[in-house]
Amino acid sequence: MCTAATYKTKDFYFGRTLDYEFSYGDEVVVAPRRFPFHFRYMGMTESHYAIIGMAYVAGGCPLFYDAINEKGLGMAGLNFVGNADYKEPVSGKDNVAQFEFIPWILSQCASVQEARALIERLNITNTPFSAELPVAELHWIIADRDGAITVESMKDGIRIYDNPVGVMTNNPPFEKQMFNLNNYRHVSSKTPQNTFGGGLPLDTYSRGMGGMGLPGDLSSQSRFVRVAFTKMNSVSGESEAESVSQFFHILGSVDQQRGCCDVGEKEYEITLYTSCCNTDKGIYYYTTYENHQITAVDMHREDLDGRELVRYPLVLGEQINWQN
Ligand SMILES: C[C@H](CCC(=O)NCCS(=O)(=O)O)[C@H]1CC[C@H]2[C@@H]3[C@H](O)C[C@@H]4C[C@H](O)CC[C@]4(C)[C@H]3C[C@H](O)[C@]12C
Repeated sequence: MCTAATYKTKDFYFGRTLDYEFSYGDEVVVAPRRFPFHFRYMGMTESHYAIIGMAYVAGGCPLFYDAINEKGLGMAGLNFVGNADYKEPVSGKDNVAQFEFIPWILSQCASVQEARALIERLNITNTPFSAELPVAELHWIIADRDGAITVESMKDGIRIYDNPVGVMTNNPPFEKQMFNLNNYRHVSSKTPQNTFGGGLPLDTYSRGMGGMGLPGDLSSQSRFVRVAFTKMNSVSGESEAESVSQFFHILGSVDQQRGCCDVGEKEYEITLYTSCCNTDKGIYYYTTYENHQITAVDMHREDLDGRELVRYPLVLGEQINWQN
């Protein structure tokens, strides 16, 4: 499972957890403005917005999982297994393969509004990247500091939803996730009133009782509720350190520990990495399952007018700061 979230203080932050039982060989990758994107049906883009994100690089091609561009737009793909449906290429539409969708949007859109306009003309195709890397069944969140949308390509076509909570997980489809939040109207960060009835003198014997009823399990519907509640009630200072710290705490509410989600054959889904991008400053922060120290890559420290990908393999293994 995976979870994505947005957060605004002075700057705008966008990130996700990537939960799975194995890593493809993830790297933080910067695609500078003149890195050529060769789209299967849409030709080649020679000059575009610079992008930084998490990707698996196959044959020199960055296959992004989540990324932001230099204009402050962010986008992430999360599993949508059994519901995602991609099509054959058709004439009269912009045919973009599923694995190209992130660079297609981030290379040319500066805002959610511009992305929405492009998606109106879009047909996401079922073209695999290669025989070894078949099509991934995903849906996407696209966000800037003014709002977010969710994009789902299903049997009946592409759906674009306003995403007023700025979070996303996996199944069921977004409409159902949003409807399900109605069931949690009563949860609160405040101490609850005693409305039980009958004049029973019920006690608030613990702090945090306003949140009772929030689901604690790792299913995608439960994580959606939990991360939405955490994000909507989040309070932090506005500095970079305070904002980034708070962002990791928001996604910490849906962290997956090894052992709790058994996917069979002694394999467990875990939070392989958590990312937090400052979309205003072009910085990609991340932690990994084995490394809780925050690592950062700043796209503006690279030559953004270059033609070559810049690749940073993830820093793995705990970095313990000994005090004696
Ligand atoms: C496995 C990842 C999603 C994690 C997730 O959502 N887990 C939830 C599990 S569950 O179902 O809800 O149980 C997805 C997110 C982005 C995906 C990758 C990107 O789409 C880029 C390429 C696309 C290629 O078609 C396949 C390899 C790949 C490199 C993908 C591998 C894999 O499907 C990734 C890494």
